[in-house]
Amino acid sequence: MAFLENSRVEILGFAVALVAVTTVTAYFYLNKKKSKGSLDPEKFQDFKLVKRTQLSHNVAKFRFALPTPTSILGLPIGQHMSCRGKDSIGEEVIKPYTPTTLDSDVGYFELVIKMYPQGRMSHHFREMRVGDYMAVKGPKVHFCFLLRLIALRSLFVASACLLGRFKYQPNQVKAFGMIAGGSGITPMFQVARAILENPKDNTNVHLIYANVTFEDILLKEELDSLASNYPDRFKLFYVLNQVLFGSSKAKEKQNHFQ
Ligand SMILES: Cc1cc2nc3c(=O)[nH]c(=O)nc-3n(C[C@H](O)[C@H](O)[C@H](O)COP(=O)(O)OP(=O)(O)OC[C@H]3O[C@@H](n4cnc5c(N)ncnc54)[C@H](O)[C@@H]3O)c2cc1C
Repeated sequence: MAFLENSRVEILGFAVALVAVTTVTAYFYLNKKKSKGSLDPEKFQDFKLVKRTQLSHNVAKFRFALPTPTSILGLPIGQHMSCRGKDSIGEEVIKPYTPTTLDSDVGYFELVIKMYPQGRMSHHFREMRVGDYMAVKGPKVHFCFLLRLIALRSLFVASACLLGRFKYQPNQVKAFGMIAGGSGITPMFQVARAILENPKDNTNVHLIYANVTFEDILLKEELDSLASNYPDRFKLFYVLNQVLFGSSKAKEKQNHFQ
């Protein structure tokens, strides 16, 4: 009896280990096969900064060139990548970022970055000048999530997540409700753009975007232009903590906002 119990435990252990190995191997295989783009999920690659546009006192848009003018980034929609830089004391720092561009934007990708005064990676971005290179890899692997799913022996769900936590499929649902705060807008913006700019997708998008002040709103022009280009499919609501504005320029914008 004890022998049978032991054998059962061993077989179960072996099965769980097999599922784990198969899933992780499949992840890398599928990821490699899928990524015909310019990113490598395992190896950092350098991309040249070709344009830097200051959007506000602490926000800038960074445009990086891809290897050729016809290259695509190849990052699945809604996923993010790891950027590597140096903080103010020269130590390596790696942080996740979601580009605001899609694979329909060929030859380059863009990041909209909010730079915090004491932020480590913020320092790197603040110091970056046109012509500098940034090390990037991706898509970022969600190992903990994957392993947690494997631990739950939910192979089906784990497989669905092999390519990331979120996978965009046109017409999967009638409408998406999105809530974003601050720089958390970047993945939402990317997904909203992909949905709205796809003529075969009828999905509606409702986005609530919260910020502290008016001046903190990222990608406002781009969001407003999506709202005016797709009035029937895209509903956009801004929410602010403080309705007081510092500069006269901001006051001007506030009047427009009201
Ligand atoms: C999936 C994902 C996608 C993302 N995409 C984007 C994006 O597209 N754009 C974007 O801007 N961000 C994005 N982020 C956030 C980004 O990853 C970083 O968290 C952000 O850039 C801050 O990193 P940091 O190293 O500059 O700040 P950190 O060093 O982590 O500091 C964070 C905060 O702590 C404060 N702080 C740090 N050190 C000190 C100190 N010594 N004393 C007091 N305060 C301190 C900083 O001022 C800042 O407010 C994303 C995050 C995730 C998870």
